[in-house]
Amino acid sequence: MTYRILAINPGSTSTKIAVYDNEEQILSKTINHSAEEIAKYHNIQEQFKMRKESILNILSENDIELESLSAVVGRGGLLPPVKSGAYLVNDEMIDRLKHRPILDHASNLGAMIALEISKPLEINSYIYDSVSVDEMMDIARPSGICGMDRECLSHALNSRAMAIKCCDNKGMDYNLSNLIVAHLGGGISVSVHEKGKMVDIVSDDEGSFSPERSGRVPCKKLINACFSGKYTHKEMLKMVRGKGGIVSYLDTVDLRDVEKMMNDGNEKAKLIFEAMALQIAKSIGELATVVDGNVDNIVITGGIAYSQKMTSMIKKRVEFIAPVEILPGENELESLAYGTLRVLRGEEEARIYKEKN
Ligand SMILES: Nc1ncnc2c1ncn2[C@@H]1O[C@H](COP(=O)(O)OP(=O)(O)O)[C@@H](O)[C@H]1O
Ligand SMILES: CCCC(=O)OP(=O)(O)O
Repeated sequence: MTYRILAINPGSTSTKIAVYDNEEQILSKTINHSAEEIAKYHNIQEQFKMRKESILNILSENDIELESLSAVVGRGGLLPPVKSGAYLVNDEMIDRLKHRPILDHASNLGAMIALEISKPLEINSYIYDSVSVDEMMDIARPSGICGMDRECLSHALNSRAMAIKCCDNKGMDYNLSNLIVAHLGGGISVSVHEKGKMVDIVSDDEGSFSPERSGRVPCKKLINACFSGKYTHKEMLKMVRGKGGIVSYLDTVDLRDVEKMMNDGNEKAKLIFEAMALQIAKSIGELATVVDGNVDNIVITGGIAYSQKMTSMIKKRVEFIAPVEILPGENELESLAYGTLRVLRGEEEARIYKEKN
């Protein structure tokens, strides 16, 4: 039996899609949305129609008939805490993502577009390993301010997929191993997986700065800036997400540009690059304590893992903890499709999303 699955991954500047016939990828496209195009919209929700239509155009140009699809899966957005694995997209989930997401984020459109395409076809749509997968152990939750617990928001989809891939490569069983995964993209999150569960993380606002995010910052200075009267709420949010990190120092989000600057003798670029490597290594070191130092493998993944300079700087500082596996790029579309395939084959059951309260 062949199942045809459409996987959709909306990112801040692109929408990546792929079509799979069982495990075989038959189409893969990145639809880039230029800064000018994105600037036309006030928020992510307004981009829904444009993104959906661009997906439908690609399918039509490539002679993929909608009626041939067995299921549609989208990258899960910023829901309240959910479990790992598949969830059926339902009205309750859409209501949350549309009206009360934890954060305005492109991935919130994944479930919405998936449902919009699947509904008239009378097939199911899913999300898989959402950004808000929360398997955090209870002692990891307090932040230090009563009533302001830490949030478990991470690159769970790619991080779990890469942890499993590392185990496959090394003949290890994911459910019996301890791994630390550093996802290094436009945003950076690091997670520790203890015997198949992501029991703690260092999220994109708790650890290293990244190409476009500030990471952990001195909170007294941040509070003073918030109340200085110089910045709006939106500007402050942008300072930590969008215009923070490397771009705030060097005016680029592309690490390849930073490497070029370094090669041209730019000392500031060298300092910032090395500072980021140090901060990433510190997040890995911090999470090693969660499993009492019993780490079987460290995985470095994401676009930045293509940078040999960056991975070697991190590796030098953390390889005393455990062997380091470099798995560059991300496997998100494949992870979405394979997860859905397991559901369609009856090997995994999709959960039903319900608001807790
Ligand atoms: N070959 C490479 N060398 C160094 N950095 C790279 C390379 N390829 C991509 N990157 C960097 O990876 C980052 C984007 O990573 P990616 O995982 O694609 O992020 P996202 O999906 O969050 O947009 C950018 O800073 C980009 O410059
Ligand atoms: C850390 C939450 C997930 C997230 O921010 O994803 P992107 O880095 O892809 O925007």
